[in-house]
Amino acid sequence: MTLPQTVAPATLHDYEQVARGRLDGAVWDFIEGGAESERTVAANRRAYGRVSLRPRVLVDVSVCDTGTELLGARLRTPVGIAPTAYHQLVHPDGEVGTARGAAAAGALFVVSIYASRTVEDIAAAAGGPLWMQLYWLRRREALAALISRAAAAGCRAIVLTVDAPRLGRRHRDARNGFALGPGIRAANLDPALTAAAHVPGAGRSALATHAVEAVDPSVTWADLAWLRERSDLPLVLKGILTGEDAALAVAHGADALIVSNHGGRQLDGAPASLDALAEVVAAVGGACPVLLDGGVRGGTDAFAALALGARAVLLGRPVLWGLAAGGAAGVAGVLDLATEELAHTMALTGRPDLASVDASAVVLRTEAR
Ligand SMILES: Cc1cc2nc3c(=O)[nH]c(=O)nc-3n(C[C@H](O)[C@H](O)[C@H](O)COP(=O)(O)O)c2cc1C
Ligand SMILES: CC(C)CC(=O)C(=O)O
Repeated sequence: MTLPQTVAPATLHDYEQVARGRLDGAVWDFIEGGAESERTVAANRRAYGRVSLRPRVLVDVSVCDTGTELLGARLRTPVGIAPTAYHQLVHPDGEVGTARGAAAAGALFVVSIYASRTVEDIAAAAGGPLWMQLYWLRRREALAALISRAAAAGCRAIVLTVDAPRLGRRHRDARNGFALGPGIRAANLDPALTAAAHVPGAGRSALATHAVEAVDPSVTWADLAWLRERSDLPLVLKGILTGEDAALAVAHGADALIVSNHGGRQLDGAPASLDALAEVVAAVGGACPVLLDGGVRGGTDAFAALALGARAVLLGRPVLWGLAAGGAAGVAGVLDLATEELAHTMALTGRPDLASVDASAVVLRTEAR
C-alpha cells in the first residue's frame, strides 16, 4: 500500500493527520492518549521547545553521516521504533509491515510482547536488528517460552519494561470502554493469557483489566537474575527516569537503558523524558548505551536527545501514524523523514557525524515554574 497521491507528508505530524482520518475514534484515543491529565504527554513535547541549538560554521558538512552502532549492530540511523502493542489495530499487515518499513530505513525495531503478528513472521520480514520487549508476566513459564522463541527467531536483545507494574489510568480508554476486537490478538502469547483484553465493560479499559491479571507487580531488581539465567541476549531496561535507578541498573548488569515515561501513558506527573536524560546519562557514566523515547517528533528533537547523551531515540506514536497512513511504506516514510531532518540539523549546526553531536551543540533551558 502506498500513501494517497494527494498527501506529500512534510512532517511527522502530516502522517498524524492522515492516520487520524483513517482510524476508529476509540483506537485513535488508545494511541494518542496518556495517563490521567496527560500532563506528562504534554511535558514530553514541551521539553523540545526549550532546546536551543548552538551552530558551528565553516565545517565541511558535504556528507552528514547518521550511522551508528548499538549493542554490536550497525544502524543507518539512530532513529528506531519503540515497542507498541497490537499494530493490526491500525493496519492489517501489523508488525510485519512495520518490520518491512524498519528494514527499508535501516532502523532498529523493538517488538512489543503484545505484537499482533508472530515473532517468526516479523523476523522473516525484518532486515535489521529486532529487540523483543517483555512485561514481567505472572506466568513465568510463558515469559521463559517467549524469550526462547524470540532468541530462536533472531532477536538480538531483550527489553524489559519496568515502568508498568500496573497500567496507567487512561481516562480516554475507560470512557470508551476500550477492548480488542475479535480479529486482533497477542500473537505470541497463549490466548488464555490475554482473554480479558477482549471483554468490553462500561467505564473501564479491558487492557487495564487484562494487565492487572497478567503482569506481576511484585518483581524487583533481584528477579533480573532469573531473566539472565534464561537468556544470553543483552538485557535492556525501558522506563528509567532517575539517576538512582540508572545506577542500580548498571550495578545489575543492564546492557542498555531506555529513558522513557512510556509516552506519558503510565505515571502522570513523571518528568519529560528529555529532562530526565542528563541525570541518567551522568549516573550511567558511559557504562552502557542510553536510549530515549517520548515526544520525539522529528530530526531536530532526535538531535537534541543525541546531543544530551542518548545513543539512539525511539518513536512510538509516529510509527503507528506511518503504518496507518501507508503500511510499510508509511513506516519507512516516517523513519526516513526523521533521519533526513536529523542530517539537515547536523549540517546546519556543523556536526557531520554523530560523534560531533555532543553537549556543546545544545542548551536545554529548565521550565519556568
Ligand atoms: C499505542 C501504544 C502502545 C504501547 N505499547 C507498549 C508496549 O506494548 N510495551 C512498551 O514497553 N511500551 C509501549 N508503549 C510505549 C512506547 O514504547 C513508548 O515508550 C512511547 O510511545 C514513546 O513516546 P511517543 O509515543 O511520544 O514517541 C506504547 C505506546 C503507545 C502509544
Ligand atoms: C497493551 C498495553 C498494556 C500496551 C502498553 O504498554 C500501552 O498501551 O502503553
